[in-house]
Amino acid sequence: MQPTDTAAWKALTTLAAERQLTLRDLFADDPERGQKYAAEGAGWYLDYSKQRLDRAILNALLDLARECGVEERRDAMLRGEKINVTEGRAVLHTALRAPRDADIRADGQNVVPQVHAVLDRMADFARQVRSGEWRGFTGEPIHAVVNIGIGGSDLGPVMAYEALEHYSDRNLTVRFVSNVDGSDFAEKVRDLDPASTLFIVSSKTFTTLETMTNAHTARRWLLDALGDEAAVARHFVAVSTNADEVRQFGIDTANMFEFWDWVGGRYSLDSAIGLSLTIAIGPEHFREFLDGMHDMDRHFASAPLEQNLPVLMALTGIWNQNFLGACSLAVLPYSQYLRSFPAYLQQLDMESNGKHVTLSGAEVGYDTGPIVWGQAGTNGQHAFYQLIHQGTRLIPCDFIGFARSLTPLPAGEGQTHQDLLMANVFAQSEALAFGKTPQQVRGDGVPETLVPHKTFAGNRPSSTLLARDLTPRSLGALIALYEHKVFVQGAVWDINSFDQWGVELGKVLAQRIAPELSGEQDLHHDSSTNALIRWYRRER
Ligand SMILES: O=P(O)(O)OC[C@H]1O[C@H](O)[C@H](O)[C@@H](O)[C@@H]1O
Repeated sequence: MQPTDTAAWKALTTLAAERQLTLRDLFADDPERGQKYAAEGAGWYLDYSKQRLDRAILNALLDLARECGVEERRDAMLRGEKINVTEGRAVLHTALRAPRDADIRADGQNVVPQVHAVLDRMADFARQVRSGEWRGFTGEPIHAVVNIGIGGSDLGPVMAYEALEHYSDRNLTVRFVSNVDGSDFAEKVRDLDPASTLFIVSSKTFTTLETMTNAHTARRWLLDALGDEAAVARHFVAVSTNADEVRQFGIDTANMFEFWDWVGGRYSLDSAIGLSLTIAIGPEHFREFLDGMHDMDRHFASAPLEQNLPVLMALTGIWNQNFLGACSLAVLPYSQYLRSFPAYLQQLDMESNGKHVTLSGAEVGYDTGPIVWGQAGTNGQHAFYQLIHQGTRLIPCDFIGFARSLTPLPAGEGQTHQDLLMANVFAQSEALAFGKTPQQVRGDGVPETLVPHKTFAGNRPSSTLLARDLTPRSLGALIALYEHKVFVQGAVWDINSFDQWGVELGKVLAQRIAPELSGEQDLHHDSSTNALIRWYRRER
């Protein structure tokens, strides 16, 4: 059933037409609104009171979730049912962070023992690399770890490594190579010594063009320096679901860390794809990170819908996208450590919910996944916030902040930085919600000609997520929160959030075009593509 056929959707359509709510009125009418429209779970506090909704709308949104079977779908996912129907796969990333004694079944088999077997091997390997026990081919300990991967095999590890840099081993250099643009590899290794460099080739399929090209170049770079094929075994490990391809590449499967087809690429940071992170922050911190994800999994599985953080974030998002006409979501972490969080979320959200047909293949009659974008605050304030405050489009925002800073700064300075950072979080959502009326602007003595320019309409919705500090555990919970938010939205929209057919066509066409670029054969594309290729042939 499409969500538009539900009674709740119809009720919401009427509510959206009837109620022109303003945040000014909503707050004036209910002095306790700020406390009432808030919820807590897994160490995170969510304030959604600055969303443009009242109790009737919230109740209708909760009804929508119920009518669309969100709880049943959630339980089916957690039980290991094959909810990824177009690929016939279970969706069990939650099993990756389950405790050792859990029992979660895929095809009737408990997957938790195999998950922990790989985690144990990762922990052991990370300890060897960190302690210097693992030696390179010439007997040197490892000083640099380079993860080669793209998409889900890169964005999660990069984001989490940066986010948890405070907890990382400072004696180890950790780099990430993703782009098939050769300058990515060249710049990332230019100051590294092959004798003390370890490459982690991360690819679920082990066939991804970019990753395989970079991995072959890395192999050449290593062998040019060390001169012996036998060196590969000491300097390359693989993370994949595809043992055959790993073997074919020349990596001993003894040096392979496995994961499974029930882990989607964009949901794989907590699988062996997190090996670079485990080496950087150590296995104990990685376990805390997984525990944080598990905390949020439990909250998602058990909290009533009206207090369930992923559900509330999903439903407020649906209200904004489907009933208030927003088409994007700005994610604004007020933490320099989280600077790559928006990029990570782009894949998580847009690859999951960028779909135009329902599970049964019918064209949807409503908008699905939003355009997700953003940047670390406060920097974004000095770049694009102007448009959020005074532009013509409605751009809902997620603000993310922490009570405490991790960074040791000269005495007294640290608190100043932190207070200024957080003052900006609170000020931005306040300004967006309440704006500044022409009367207030005039009250400041502003000349009449400037009044329209200095007026802020306000009524721009945002949510704020707060945690006490940025730890492996709170980061894990934050990631799982967004994973489940995406899930709930996909469930309401009746789409498959776990396939990604939309990235295939471009890949196939690139494979066809690549040999044409160096050749002289006739071209049979459209006239634009033909002209572009001819231009490139001439200039390359
Ligand atoms: O891990 P890999 O198999 O190399 O895949 C890397 C990425 O490639 C694809 O383009 C998919 O759209 C992504 O979901 C995936 O994360």
